Amino acid sequence: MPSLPLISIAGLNSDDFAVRRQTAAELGRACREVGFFYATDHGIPESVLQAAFAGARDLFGLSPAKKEALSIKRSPHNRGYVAMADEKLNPESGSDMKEAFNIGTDFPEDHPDVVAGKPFRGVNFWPPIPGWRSQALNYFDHCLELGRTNHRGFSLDLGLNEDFFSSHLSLPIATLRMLRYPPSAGKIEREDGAAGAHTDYGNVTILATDEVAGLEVLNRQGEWIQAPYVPGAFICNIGDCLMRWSNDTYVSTPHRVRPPERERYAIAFFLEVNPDSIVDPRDTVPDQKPKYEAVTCSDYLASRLNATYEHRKTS
Ligand SMILES: O=C(O)CCC(=O)C(=O)O
Ligand SMILES: [Fe+2]
Repeated sequence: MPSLPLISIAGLNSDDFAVRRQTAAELGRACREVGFFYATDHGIPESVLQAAFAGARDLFGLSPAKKEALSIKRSPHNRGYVAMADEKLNPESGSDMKEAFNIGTDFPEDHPDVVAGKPFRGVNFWPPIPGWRSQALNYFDHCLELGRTNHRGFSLDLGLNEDFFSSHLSLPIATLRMLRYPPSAGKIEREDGAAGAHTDYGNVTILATDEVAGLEVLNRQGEWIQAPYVPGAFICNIGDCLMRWSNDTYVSTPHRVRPPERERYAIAFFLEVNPDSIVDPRDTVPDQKPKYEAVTCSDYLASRLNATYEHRKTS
């Protein structure tokens, strides 16, 4: 049995307010005490998820030259292919043995925000695989919907209007990130060699993994516990932006990925809010002394990404 809480998300969509409030209270407890939970009854069809994993396998199976042509180094907007060892989620620990591919909220080239060069408002890069784009975007849209549902739970639990976050989630910064970790081949030099210990940057992350073990979460006793694959469930966790916004009411919890025994795939969906949204604890917990200054979501995320990637350091 997993030692992280399991929350049946369907309750947040109930017509009965008492059921929504009860589910939100369970969700809130997980976010305050653990920062991680398994989401079940989430409404994302297994076929949509499996199509996304098939897409990830096809993408990472492309030649190095084809993947390099989609490199994130060509995108100021955090989209595209991240090659093996190009990211250090924990810069003190070393490079992550993984490759990744980021897809952001999809904009056409002539969208006013794209034309204006607004941060995080860029075009996506697409691999030359027929049907790939529509399957990836289908999964993206389902994750966004689940993320919005989670936020209705957060608002209810925090004692806010149930729609508090809705206006901040109309066209949010969001990143669907496919991940491939190569097998460790028996020699593990660093326990966090596949992904360095880190907290996520945004509001909430919705993670799907395959059956290969790897993800570990730091519990309140300071022990690394496994977050195993649970069929039909997503692993959700609170990111630093929502921790800050809620004045540390919710916690973003460190996690890492051990070099897996076999090749491992995971797909993370990182949900922030609209780039111009003001993240201010005075709005979520007005009766508390604020621990953080107000900041826009976009400025906050840029500062966090700049610390993680070499290629963003000079820009
Ligand atoms: O691969 C995983 O299980 C987790 C990846 C992760 O934590 C991340 O990319 O932020
Ligand atoms: Fe993470």
